[in-house]
Amino acid sequence: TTIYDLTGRVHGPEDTQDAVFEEVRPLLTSLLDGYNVCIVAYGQTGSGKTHTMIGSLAEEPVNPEDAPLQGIIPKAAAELFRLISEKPAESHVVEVSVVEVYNNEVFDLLSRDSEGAAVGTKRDVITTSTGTSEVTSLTYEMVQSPAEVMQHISSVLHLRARSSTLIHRDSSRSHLIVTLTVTSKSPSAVALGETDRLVSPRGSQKEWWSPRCRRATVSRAASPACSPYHSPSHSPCPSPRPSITQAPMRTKLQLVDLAGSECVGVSGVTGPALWETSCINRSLSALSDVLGALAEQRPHVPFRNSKLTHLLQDSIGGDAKLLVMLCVSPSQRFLTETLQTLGFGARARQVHRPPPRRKNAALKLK
Ligand SMILES: Nc1ncnc2c1ncn2[C@@H]1O[C@H](COP(=O)(O)OP(=O)(O)OP(=O)(O)O)[C@@H](O)[C@H]1O
Repeated sequence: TTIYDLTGRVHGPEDTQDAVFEEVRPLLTSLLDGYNVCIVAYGQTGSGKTHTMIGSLAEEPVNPEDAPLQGIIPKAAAELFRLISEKPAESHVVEVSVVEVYNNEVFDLLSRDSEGAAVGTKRDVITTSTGTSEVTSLTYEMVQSPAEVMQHISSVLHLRARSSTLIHRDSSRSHLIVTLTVTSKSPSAVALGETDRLVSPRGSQKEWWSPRCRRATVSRAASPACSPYHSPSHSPCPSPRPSITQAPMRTKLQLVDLAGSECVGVSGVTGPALWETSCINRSLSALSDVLGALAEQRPHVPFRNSKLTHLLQDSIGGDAKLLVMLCVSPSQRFLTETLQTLGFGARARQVHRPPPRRKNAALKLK
């Protein structure tokens, strides 16, 4: 595998997973600084996207000695928790969600049936009133270590659609999107021991993971009139001394392992696999069309032409920091596919995106 990223750096087959991860490491700092980040692996089938994003030990427990074989997702999770460990205790909450886009349908891979078994459940992608895209009723699991992140991912990877083609014996037939959502309290809120319920962009309320915080939240919820969300004029409670704190800030890291682009004649697929391939190719063309429209600054960008582009709308068309990894084969046999992949990268590079915008935690009078 040779990897080109959009900064123009190239990694050859001899480069280690650690060397590739060095491209990504600064983005984890950006994530905690308040930026949304999206990392996408694109390339023909069998070119090394899953190897790059997940690594060779995707379905094994994570041990430190496996680190050289790990891909971007386990390394990013480890780096994220390392950075968080340098912050004040209890200042950050991390949640993971895992989504698969298969045959232009979105599946929530972390959803469980009544017996607790992982089942991929079909979900919708919607555009919210604020114009952002969102998967409805998506399962988010709170995680407290990189090992927990990988346990969640590993436990559902078997659900991901795979089949054998002439090019790749174990080819992924779906796009996989792992999202790590980080919610952080301002230092002043941590110092005050603030225990506000987190209002997620999905509109549902969440609590801090810490048992101490959760107990405090529950006890406050038991006397709702004291809630800061109630107008003080209606509160029968003695008002606490007002102070200014910052609302929690939410940023997300999207890690995307796309299904491989492929020529039907070369991969030799037939029957139902032909439909899968056609869905993969159509969604990748839709992605390319979106990049084309953004590059030409057209007034209409066809995000809704496929579930994949609708789902990635905020990261591709918005203000996230976006890193595209292009995986290509070093073999001459795949020259046409390699040129196609580089063409995709060139298109992505032409996109005029607004400068990544830092999310500022809103000031709130308490
Ligand atoms: N840089 C690399 N070093 C060692 N092995 C690699 C490398 N890149 C890919 N491979 C191996 O090549 C095979 C195909 O890689 P991988 O599954 O990552 O391809 P892919 O692009 O995800 O394919 P598909 O789109 O069909 O799912 C795997 O066995 C993988 O371990």
